[in-house]
Amino acid sequence: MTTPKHTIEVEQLHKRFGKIDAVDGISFKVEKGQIVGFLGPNGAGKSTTMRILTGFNRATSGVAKICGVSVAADPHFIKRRIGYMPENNPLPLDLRVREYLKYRAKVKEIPFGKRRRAIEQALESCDLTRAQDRIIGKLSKGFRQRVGIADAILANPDVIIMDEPTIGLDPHQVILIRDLIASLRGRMTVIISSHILPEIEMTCDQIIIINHGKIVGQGSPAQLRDTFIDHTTYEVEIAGTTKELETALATIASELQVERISERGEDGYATAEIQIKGKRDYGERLFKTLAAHPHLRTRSLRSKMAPLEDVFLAATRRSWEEVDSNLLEGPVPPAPQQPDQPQANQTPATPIPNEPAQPPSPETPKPEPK
Ligand SMILES: Nc1ncnc2c1ncn2[C@@H]1O[C@H](COP(=O)(O)OP(=O)(O)OP(=O)(O)O)[C@@H](O)[C@H]1O
Repeated sequence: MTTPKHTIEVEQLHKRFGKIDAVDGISFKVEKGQIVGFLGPNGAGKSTTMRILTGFNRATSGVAKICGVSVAADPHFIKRRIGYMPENNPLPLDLRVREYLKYRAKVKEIPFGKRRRAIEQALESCDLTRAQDRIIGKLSKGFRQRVGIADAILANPDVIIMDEPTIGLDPHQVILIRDLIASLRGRMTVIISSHILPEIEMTCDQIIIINHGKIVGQGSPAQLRDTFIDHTTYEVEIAGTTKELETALATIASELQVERISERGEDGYATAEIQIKGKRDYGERLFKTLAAHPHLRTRSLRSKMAPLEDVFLAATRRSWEEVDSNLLEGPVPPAPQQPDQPQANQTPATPIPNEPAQPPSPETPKPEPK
């Protein structure tokens, strides 16, 4: 079967829990090989959407397709095409890495003759070969995340879905996981849900922002900035008084404002942020004016991109009441860890597609002979 251009197609997806529209008519498409960031405040509907994509929850209405096939219509097919790493990545702590992947290869129905090769490749891709005989419970969190990713890519799926893959990791581990995810670009379509915005920006080709179950922004980081950021910012390192700086700016355009300015250092320089509404570029004029000024000394000038955080906040603006109630009450707990409906062709060992397995004890594999 050939893979269509869009490996993920979501059309008017809706999921209702009682009175809550957790997902409220979202539509999007993702091209093969792209890495997509899925962003939204707590309770926005990210996990619910991911669960529907993996076949774990059924949509109330609408269609989700993976590789052109409806998730609801053919969950068994979907199970083979998706690798899922859920939030907190639950793993059997008493197993060794290789034992676990062997067990998972069986659950994923990788043909017996291909399992060894698939495990070797997953171990290699996730730089786990040297840790293959280690007990998972004794690994660092970063290594455990790598085991989760190795599991997700084991069956060479078309789509990988990861919920908060770098949460709780130290900066070194974050870089390793980021590089690992980036290495999947072009090979697999990856959806990452995360609250770590710089992370998403560095890794993703496309970002989808949802709020209250609806898509409120979608595109590349540059496209999102273009849509949600209505001002241009420059950062200048300057020695001289704020008054002189303001007077110089007024000769260029009256709306150019000193948005903030740091304390002056011992060398007399301060860092000032200069802002103007709109997208017109004043960089060259600023540079010429400040460089020519008799009482101001300028040692650097650069245009400053708005952080993704500003885009996120603009797209998902919520009232204090909403934020407060989330803090006080917390979101409604997620669905119990079982599918909405039993799905066809599923054995008790495979309750959801590529689910994070806690292997039931009778199936717990024996250590591999060395
Ligand atoms: N099983 C459930 N029963 C009732 N309500 C649910 C259930 N699962 C999710 N919800 C509600 O649906 C909404 C969306 O939840 P969801 O977990 O998808 O959000 P999220 O964007 O993943 O949030 P977070 O970032 O906090 O994980 C929330 O209001 C949540 O309380």
